[in-house]
Amino acid sequence: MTGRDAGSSVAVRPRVGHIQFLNCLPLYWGLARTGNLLDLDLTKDTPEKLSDQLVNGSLDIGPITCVEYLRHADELVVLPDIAVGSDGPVMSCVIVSRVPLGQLDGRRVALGSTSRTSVRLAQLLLEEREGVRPEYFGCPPDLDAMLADADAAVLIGDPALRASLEQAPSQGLAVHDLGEMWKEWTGLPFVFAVWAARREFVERRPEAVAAVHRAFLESRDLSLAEAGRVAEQAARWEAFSAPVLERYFSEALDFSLGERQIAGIAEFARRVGHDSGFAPDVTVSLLEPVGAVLS
Ligand SMILES: C=C(O[C@@H]1C=C(C(=O)O)C=C[C@H]1O)C(=O)O
Repeated sequence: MTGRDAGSSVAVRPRVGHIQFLNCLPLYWGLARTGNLLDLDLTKDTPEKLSDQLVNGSLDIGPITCVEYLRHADELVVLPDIAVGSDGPVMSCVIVSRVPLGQLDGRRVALGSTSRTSVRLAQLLLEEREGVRPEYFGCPPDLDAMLADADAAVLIGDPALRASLEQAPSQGLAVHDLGEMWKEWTGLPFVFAVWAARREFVERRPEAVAAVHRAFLESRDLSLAEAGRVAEQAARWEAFSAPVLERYFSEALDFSLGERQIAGIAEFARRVGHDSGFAPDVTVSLLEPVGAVLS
């Protein structure tokens, strides 16, 4: 996957982002197995930081939270067949609530600061599906701190898994899964994050983009074929059991991006675009195979 920038004789690795939550472990694990990890200049961080870095050009390729992708769709090209989403319960994008959701009208709801998409989805579902208008405020993603000041909290990633699997059951709190609520409401999968490359990088280094894309697809396929092993190894260092992690990786999360997932993105854009900084009919532009004739 070598590539040389114009005027330089030194190959420059593509600068690629990686979400440091367990949800993306299956995309990373296989990179180590195939050796492709060595060909990437990898930055691990939380999704909102990686999204900013891709938008401001300090990364070339990486995961970007769906809302930020839609805001910057003109500058980005989406890699096909890879995403972080769910076609039903996702387990790690949730509203944790002390009271039934229908009673949140005028009550305080804390929105976890690492999320851009789930927090917007939660607001949409609360307002349009549950018919309530809570008062929202942003907050670091710590359930106890959030609920010290609110009746419900929106969390993503590992803190959401901990909240759903441990804290909520032990504190008698209800957990509402955002992937499940969206699926029940619309019949569609939900895409929380896509992988995108900066358009100018695609123009300058098309082979490098294709190689990174292939590396992630291979990694994902290998990890999902061996999901039991990935889960067992991860469980040694995590608070979650191997069977729970295996279910999370292979049943809850949907790492694909096909027609139904793109229809899910379009439906979300249609419902929230008007007040979220993008056109409700924004289209997802997918990476063309290298060598494809562009008309
Ligand atoms: C499934 C998840 O999807 C994520 C949710 C995001 C968001 O709400 O902005 C961003 C990236 C993904 O990590 C998760 O975090 O658990």
